[in-house]
Amino acid sequence: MNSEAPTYEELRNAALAAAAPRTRSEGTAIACDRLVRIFTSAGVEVQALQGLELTVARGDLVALVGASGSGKSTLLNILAGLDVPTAGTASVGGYDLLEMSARDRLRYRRETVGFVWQQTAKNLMPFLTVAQNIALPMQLKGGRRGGAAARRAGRVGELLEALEIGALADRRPGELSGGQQQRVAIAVGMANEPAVLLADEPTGELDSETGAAVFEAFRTVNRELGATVVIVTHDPMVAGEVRRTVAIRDGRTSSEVLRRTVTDEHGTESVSEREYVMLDRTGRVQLPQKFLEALGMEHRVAVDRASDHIEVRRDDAEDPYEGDGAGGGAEPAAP
Ligand SMILES: Nc1ncnc2c1ncn2[C@@H]1O[C@H](COP(=O)(O)OP(=O)(O)OP(=O)(O)O)[C@@H](O)[C@H]1O
Repeated sequence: MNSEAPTYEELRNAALAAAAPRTRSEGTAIACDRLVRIFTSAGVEVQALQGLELTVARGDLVALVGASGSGKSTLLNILAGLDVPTAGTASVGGYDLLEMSARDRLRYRRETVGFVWQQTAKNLMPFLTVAQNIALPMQLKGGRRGGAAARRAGRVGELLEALEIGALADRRPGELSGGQQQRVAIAVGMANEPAVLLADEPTGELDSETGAAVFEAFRTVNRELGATVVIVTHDPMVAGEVRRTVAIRDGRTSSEVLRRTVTDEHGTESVSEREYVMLDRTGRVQLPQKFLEALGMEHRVAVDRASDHIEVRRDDAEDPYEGDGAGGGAEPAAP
């Protein structure tokens, strides 16, 4: 028997650690752990989410990107409380999305999340003015105690100002441009001060200049009103401007780009970005498709552990350590 093989006790402890829910800190707005959503239609099963893991810190502004069919809308619908996952865990603003009662779900959708959809018509009531549209979620939430009407009016005024749509307060949606409608939709989504604002392709129907102005409005609610914002987008402008872009592939989070502003010794600011791939608790990573294609990697790859990194190379690539008595610095992987 191989003396380096893990003992039963070690395997058991590793399995228990992997099965334990991840600890969620106070600063976490969204935590999804091994999220699965299976759709069945006409007897055929589609695994839209296949063990997705995602943590979003409070106050973050995150873009979700991915090919068509990768599971973005499925995830957003779950986070919006419109759909329920098949397995896994998901919590937003302290609500457990799998265990909510119908009553909690209603309250969650009214108070904890706001949404902005791509279709501008889906966001606004056509027969109400802009100010009335913004007040509506607050009226639905209720609150008849003294001063509720004044508080609502105050919040409407605050949002009209923050989103620079005060001049549109008495217009109806049909009298607004697409970009103006989306800015109003952001105000409606923010009316009840949700912990998280979710948006599905909010700039998808807009030209690039208008889309940039709408994206700026998301930045405003993130920065000035403190909302955590998650935007599903195909728009490279949006994906390239946020601090964190998360890519979904085949129903899992596969990679992330993190950007930060760095200042050099002359005081000049520039944005540095770095790509990361997700490592799940079973040790799986999804290597970027472009890397795999560039290096002709498929089916199986050779893996070596160096002292401070792991090397992945094509299965048929020449072994760099062959004939090197010193082992080239690589050490056998620990069990
Ligand atoms: N209600 C449903 N019934 C059956 N299959 C579904 C349903 N909703 C989504 N799917 C399937 O789940 C997978 C993920 O779909 P989803 O809409 O989440 O992808 P997406 O990344 O949002 O795509 P797009 O960018 O085109 O909107 C797809 O294969 C889709 O066909």
